[in-house]
Amino acid sequence: MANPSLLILAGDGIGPEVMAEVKKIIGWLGAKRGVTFDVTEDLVGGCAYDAHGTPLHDDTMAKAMEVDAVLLGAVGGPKYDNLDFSVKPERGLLRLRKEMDLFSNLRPAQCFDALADFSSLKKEVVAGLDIVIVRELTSGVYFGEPRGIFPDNEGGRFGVNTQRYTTDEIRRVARSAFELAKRRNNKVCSMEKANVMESGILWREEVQWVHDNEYPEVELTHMYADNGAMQLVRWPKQFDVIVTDNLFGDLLSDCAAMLTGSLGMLPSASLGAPMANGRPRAMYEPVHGSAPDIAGQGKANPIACILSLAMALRYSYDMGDEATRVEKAVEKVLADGVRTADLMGPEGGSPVSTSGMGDAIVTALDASL
Ligand SMILES: NC(=O)c1ccc[n+]([C@@H]2O[C@H](COP(=O)([O-])OP(=O)(O)OC[C@H]3O[C@@H](n4cnc5c(N)ncnc54)[C@H](O)[C@@H]3O)[C@@H](O)[C@H]2O)c1
Ligand SMILES: CC(C)[C@H](C(=O)O)[C@@H](O)C(=O)O
Ligand SMILES: [Mg+2]
Repeated sequence: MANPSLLILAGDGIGPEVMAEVKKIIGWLGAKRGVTFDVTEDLVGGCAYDAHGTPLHDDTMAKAMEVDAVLLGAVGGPKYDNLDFSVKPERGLLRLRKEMDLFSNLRPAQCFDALADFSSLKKEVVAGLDIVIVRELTSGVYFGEPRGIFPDNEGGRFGVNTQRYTTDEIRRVARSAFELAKRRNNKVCSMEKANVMESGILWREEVQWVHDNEYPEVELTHMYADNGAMQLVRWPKQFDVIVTDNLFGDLLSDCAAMLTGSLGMLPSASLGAPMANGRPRAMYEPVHGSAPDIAGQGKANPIACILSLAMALRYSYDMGDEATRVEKAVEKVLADGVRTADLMGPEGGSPVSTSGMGDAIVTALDASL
């Protein structure tokens, strides 16, 4: 049988740095577990623009549609800030999400015991935290028309983005949230702003419809997203699965990142409809960006990207045991006190480099055999 396929798009800034550590884990899986992937690599974001004048070449898009899964590092950076909007690095990422139709973005926020002291919140608020934000990823204000910057009649300009959701778009992401909740603690909290947005009213009605007609056994609550942001910081353990739209999901997941200690800890899985192999079309990526402030310095935490690979093992390759093995190895190195700089408190200490963290995780994997 052919090996499972994986397209790696390391991208910009710290993307290639954290991806180098993921490759060590992939190498380890091949050497020590006999799990071999057909890995191809390509460009996305600013580096693709530098090479081809576009943040995502059509050939790369075609490859992404063919593989079992895509693993992406990060895109963007100050070098590209003044590019025309249509060729900005982020457009490459958004094109992948849209054309692969990856409507359900799972962003788990889990606080490892060893980091509970390190969160900016009190230990009892975050210890044992295990929640998932399900972010709608292919619609809403990120993609709605009309959009643009236009001249007004007074010699000024106005900018427009449109929040637009259809019944089907809301129902399908709601279903993915209910399905996930059934495998967890059976609770979904849906967040929108139905108090001020018509799209929020539709969101609330359709999520409720999916609940009442298809998942009455799952507990469903609704919350305005601004309150949701506050509740995430006040008492995050009240949540199990949160389902929300594209923009609120972006903000709430960065907020949830700090519950775990660092943005460098949060992985994600973006899932679409099942492919011919029965697995969902999928792309995995850390929640963080290209971190220009630390790029090139060996300071980046590779754990978010490594845990994204673990999510790929679980959701795209049916290798839940190997996924757990990787997650346990991460847990072990953190328990052993191995820390990248982002996981150090103000009092400092001696952080390991990006590759030091990757090596420590490989050593922990060896110890797991
Ligand atoms: N998925 C993506 O590719 C993605 C996601 C978010 C932002 N971006 C892009 O990245 C660029 C920078 O954006 P930003 O600065 O707002 O967000 P960012 O996530 O890149 O960085 C925010 C802060 O978190 C820190 N940080 C992020 N990841 C880290 C890691 N793995 N280890 C240690 N520290 C880490 C950074 O040093 C920075 O201080 C922009 O061009 C933005 O559009 C890309
Ligand atoms: C880089 C950007 C397009 C992206 C988003 O806004 O979705 C990022 O912030 C994320 O969280 O994945
Ligand atoms: Mg974001």
